[in-house]
Amino acid sequence: MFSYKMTEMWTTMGSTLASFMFIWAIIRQYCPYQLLRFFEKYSHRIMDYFYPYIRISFHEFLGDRLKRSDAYGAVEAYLSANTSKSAKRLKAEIGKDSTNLVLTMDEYERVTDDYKGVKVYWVCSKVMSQSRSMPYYQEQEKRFYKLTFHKKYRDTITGSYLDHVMKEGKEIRLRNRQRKLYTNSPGYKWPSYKQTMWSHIVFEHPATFETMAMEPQKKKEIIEDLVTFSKSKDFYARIGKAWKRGYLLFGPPGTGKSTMIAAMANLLGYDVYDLELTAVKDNTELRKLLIETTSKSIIVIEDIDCSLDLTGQRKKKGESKFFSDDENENKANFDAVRKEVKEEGSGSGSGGGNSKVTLSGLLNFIDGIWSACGGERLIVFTTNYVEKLDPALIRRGRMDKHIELSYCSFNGFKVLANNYLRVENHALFESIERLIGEVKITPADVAENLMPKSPMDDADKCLSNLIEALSDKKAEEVKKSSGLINEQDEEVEHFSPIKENGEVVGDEKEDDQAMKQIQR
Ligand SMILES: Nc1ncnc2c1ncn2[C@@H]1O[C@H](COP(=O)(O)OP(=O)(O)OP(=O)(O)O)[C@@H](O)[C@H]1O
Ligand SMILES: [Mg+2]
Repeated sequence: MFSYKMTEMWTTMGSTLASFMFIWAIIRQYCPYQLLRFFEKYSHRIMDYFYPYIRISFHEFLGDRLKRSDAYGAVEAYLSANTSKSAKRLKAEIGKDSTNLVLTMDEYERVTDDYKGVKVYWVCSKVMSQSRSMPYYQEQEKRFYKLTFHKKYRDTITGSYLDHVMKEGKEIRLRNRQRKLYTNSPGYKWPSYKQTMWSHIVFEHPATFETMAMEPQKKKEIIEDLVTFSKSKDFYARIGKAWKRGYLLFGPPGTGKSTMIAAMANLLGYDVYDLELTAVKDNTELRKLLIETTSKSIIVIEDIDCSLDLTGQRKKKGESKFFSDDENENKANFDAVRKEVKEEGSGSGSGGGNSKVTLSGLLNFIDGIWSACGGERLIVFTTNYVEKLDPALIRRGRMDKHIELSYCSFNGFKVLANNYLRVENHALFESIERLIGEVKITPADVAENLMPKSPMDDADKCLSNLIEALSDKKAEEVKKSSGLINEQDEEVEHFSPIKENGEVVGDEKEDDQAMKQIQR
């Protein structure tokens, strides 16, 4: 009896729906557009009147889709933790420290959640839509989560459930967050639907401040500065300043600038955005990249002096291999000749590929109105030639803290000896202390000498290697200072450009021509 009634009910419902669809198809076929809009509008209203459920959507990208929605991210994290047991189709991704798997709902999956006795429904969905910003037809994925609940629970859901989801979701996100190293390098071809200009890998650099070779006092000061910054959200809000801080790291090659960036990221738990300026087309693209960065991140521009012709006296990184002392006169002559050669050859003095990023664009990137979006961000520049940078670029307020990384001190050596050899004291330390005070040696060189070269190499052997290297350096420096070696001759002797079929190629060509002019 019961099953008969059910069958009758389903049949009636089915035929009603079929009739409705048929009438609707006729209306769509023959009605003028205005009448159709009218029907659509009112049919929605009638449906809404009888439909007792409320729906809220959380879209991944809002408005003009410049930035991923925080609400979407929080919902995703909340659902992955709370509903992954009930969902039947899940996506798995490696979580923090590459140890655990994080499960999230797969597309079109539906799950329920209970909150204070109220049942709500979540659906993960996506639609394809045509991008408005693209010059030609291109489809983009629009992903969203949809929350559905009965209208009688409106107050409970909008009043406290959503707050609960956001709060818990953000906490879970922070807990599970696997830090990332982003790059805007053009080597990767973006799929047409890809929303972001950054690509990333997991950030796994092991550097920490403990393993950094530098004066303990200076190290302590930098750590305190960073930690204070990360806890100063309210302070920055009170003084009306965007929550960001600029660091300029300068010093000779191999003194630990890049290592310090990794140590900073590990100390604060931030992501790293490695910005390759020469790959940025123009100022607009630079702004877009900035907007796409998240908070709790470090935006890095390495070798800022080589990135673009921002200084008027642009220098290429490769040049440092010709000169041990960047202040010597020969180098200035070489720079001048090289610049002339380049200008003659290309008809333009600017490098940086096809990038049209200007100094003003970069200044705006650092502290323009757009730089405030996101908050809690460090901007770090590194350079080997601080004196070549435009003062506007590195003035306080833009680059708030200038940190010089220099040659290895005895304290720095002790850190490295402990890192590499696990020795805190040794009979050879005294000689090393004396020699290290007399010669300029970078932490990178010290580290290389302390590295065991065979399984048989113990601390004695490695420390003796270092003493030998320091003594050689000292002898070289003595020779130089007594005029026995002419540095210019040395540069010319050491210069051996890359050749293909006997022809010098690439940037080396300019160097080669400059060297030949000097030789003449
Ligand atoms: N201060 C330091 N403490 C510990 N290790 C260091 C330090 N400086 C350099 N090193 C070691 O030397 C290597 C090179 O250092 P790093 O790449 O950080 O130098 P850099 O200053 O960024 O050089 P460049 O100007 O050429 O980019 C690192 O892998 C690290 O092992
Ligand atoms: Mg570096």
